[in-house]
Amino acid sequence: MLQVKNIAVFIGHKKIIDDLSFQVQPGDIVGLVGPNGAGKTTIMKTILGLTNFQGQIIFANQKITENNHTALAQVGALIEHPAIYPFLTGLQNLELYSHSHEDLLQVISRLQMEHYISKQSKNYSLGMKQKLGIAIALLNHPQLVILDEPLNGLDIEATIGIRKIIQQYAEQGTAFFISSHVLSELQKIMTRLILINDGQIIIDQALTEIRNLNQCQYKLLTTNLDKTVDILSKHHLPVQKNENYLLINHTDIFKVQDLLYVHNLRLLELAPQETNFEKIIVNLLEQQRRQTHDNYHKTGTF
Ligand SMILES: Nc1ncnc2c1ncn2[C@@H]1O[C@H](COP(=O)(O)OP(=O)(O)OP(=O)(O)O)[C@@H](O)[C@H]1O
Repeated sequence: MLQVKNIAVFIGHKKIIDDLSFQVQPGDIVGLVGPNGAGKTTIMKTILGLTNFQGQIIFANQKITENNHTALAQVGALIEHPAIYPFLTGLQNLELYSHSHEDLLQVISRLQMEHYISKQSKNYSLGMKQKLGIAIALLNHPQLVILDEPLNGLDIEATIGIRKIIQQYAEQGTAFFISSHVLSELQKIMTRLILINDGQIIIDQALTEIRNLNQCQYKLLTTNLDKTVDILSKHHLPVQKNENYLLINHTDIFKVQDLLYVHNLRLLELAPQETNFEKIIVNLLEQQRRQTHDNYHKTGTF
């Protein structure tokens, strides 16, 4: 659906994006993650034909260039601040972009904006404006929706609502390309993670793959944690005691169950430990910085 091939973006003489390639397929929810200044907004703007770039971007079999945006009729976007006319009502703002009244009403209802949609948008709170921006991006059943920090200013209920809507649209084939620093939220919906730093991709991987690779620990709960720790330690099985549960290696789960049985201890819970994305991302970034540092010392250039 979207193919980004070897793109490079310069601002002045500074290379902001460096030889970046990736693809987005229908129904994908791609999370674009990276430190401040990594180049996330620049990538999104580039896909939307808003920056000059080298390389190739193809969407729905059509090339996107700075001067050819035809294919972008099928793309909804919220980048930086929502493009809202403050003296128009929310509804009037939506009508400027909408091709179908029925679809417009559906988007308003899905985002639960009915009670303020007829008020002038200059009186909207940050979260209300953000929701209006997301509503604009979702109008007209786009094939691809690009959202830059969509959760800015949203309360818990709105965040849950947006999550559900994104999943519903994705199930119907809409692809999402979302940047967010709220990793805990992003990890609940994204199907793929693209991690970037200094304008380069560090990883581009399906979430299931990341989970499988990093799911090396299991959470264990028994009727007597202290006794369990004693027994496992005596049998040289690594165990980590947290406040009210234990962590064991996934390779030991059968041995542990056997030992619990032999020592008459009851198993209350044994489940894979939720992947800690924050830790994974921090580790990957540190690894990349170390490599860059080592290369600098070997070659004298970054
Ligand atoms: N108009 C501009 N002029 C000069 N440099 C710019 C401009 N826009 C972006 N940059 C630079 O490009 C780099 C990438 O910026 P970008 O906004 O894409 O990062 P980001 O990953 O979206 O960051 P954040 O998480 O802080 O929003 C940064 O080093 C920034 O300083």
